[in-house]
Amino acid sequence: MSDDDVLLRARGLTKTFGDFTAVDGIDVEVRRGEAFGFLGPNGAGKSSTMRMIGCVSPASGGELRILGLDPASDGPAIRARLGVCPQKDILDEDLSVEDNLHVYGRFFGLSRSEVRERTTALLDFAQLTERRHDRVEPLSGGMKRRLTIARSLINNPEVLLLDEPTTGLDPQARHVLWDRLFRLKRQGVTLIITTHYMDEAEQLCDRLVVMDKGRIVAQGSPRGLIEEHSTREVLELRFDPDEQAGHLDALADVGERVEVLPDRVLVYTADGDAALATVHARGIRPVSSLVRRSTLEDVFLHLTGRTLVD
Ligand SMILES: Nc1ncnc2c1ncn2[C@@H]1O[C@H](COP(=O)(O)OP(=O)(O)OP(=O)(O)O)[C@@H](O)[C@H]1O
Repeated sequence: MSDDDVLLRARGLTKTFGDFTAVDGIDVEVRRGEAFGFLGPNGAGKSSTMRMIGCVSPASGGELRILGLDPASDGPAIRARLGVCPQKDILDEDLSVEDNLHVYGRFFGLSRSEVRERTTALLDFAQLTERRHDRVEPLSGGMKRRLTIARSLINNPEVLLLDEPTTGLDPQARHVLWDRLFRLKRQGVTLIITTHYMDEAEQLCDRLVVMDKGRIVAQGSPRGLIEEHSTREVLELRFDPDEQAGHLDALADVGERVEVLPDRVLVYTADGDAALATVHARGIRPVSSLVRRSTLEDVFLHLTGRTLVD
């Protein structure tokens, strides 16, 4: 990859808080125009990484270059070309929808006419044109999130940082938001996203790193990671809680691998239906069974022995 294609390069990037290491020497490369994800559970170090990329928190060690610039010396120049959408909406709830955009535009030093032009375009992008004169406070969670994203785009950034963009949203609001993010990507904006939702990482990201306890445990495309670290299908079996342990020996060789969770047994296999037939042939009767495709959740479980969401 040529240097022109690399939007962000981190080598041995580290963040410590006193004796505690939140980000432990990670190597990452983000290409221009892609949607790049940091997937990991709470506490993995995703937000700490994002704050270093957003030039709001200095790195404790390692190297970081964004748009070819060094955050330690070129923070304001980088920030002028970034959009930052934080985990929590920090909107002015007493102002109208459009005034939230106006205030932010003026803060970025845009002229009055630039602010008006950007506001019209961003209200349309966020599907909030009809609500432009309404106060923010009574808007739905999904609308507030879209307004926060619109606001972070006021300076027409080349890169948008999104920290857990859909946490707390219902499924429909999440899909509307994903659709807006796809649109931005088509317009050439590079997206850097943290998430602990495996479906979000799979839907949105071209490539991602899986983080755990400050380290990168795997990286690649969603499909590539699943192919490398899991099987094509998974058979999920649920038993009466008292009976699960008694079936584990008989299930051990049904698939390529078995993972045991407190409330279910996961059998990893290329053919879930064939595995289920074997289970039945052995006289094992689960309370319920489900055959599904492997996901990034299975990748995380395989690599760390834990689930993404507690
Ligand atoms: N300012 C701070 N001082 C001390 N410890 C911190 C600070 N910020 C984060 N940490 C710790 O660093 C670790 C990583 O936190 P971080 O917020 O980066 O994780 P995360 O993957 O983004 O999780 P979440 O989704 O919960 O924010 C956590 O154990 C957290 O408690």
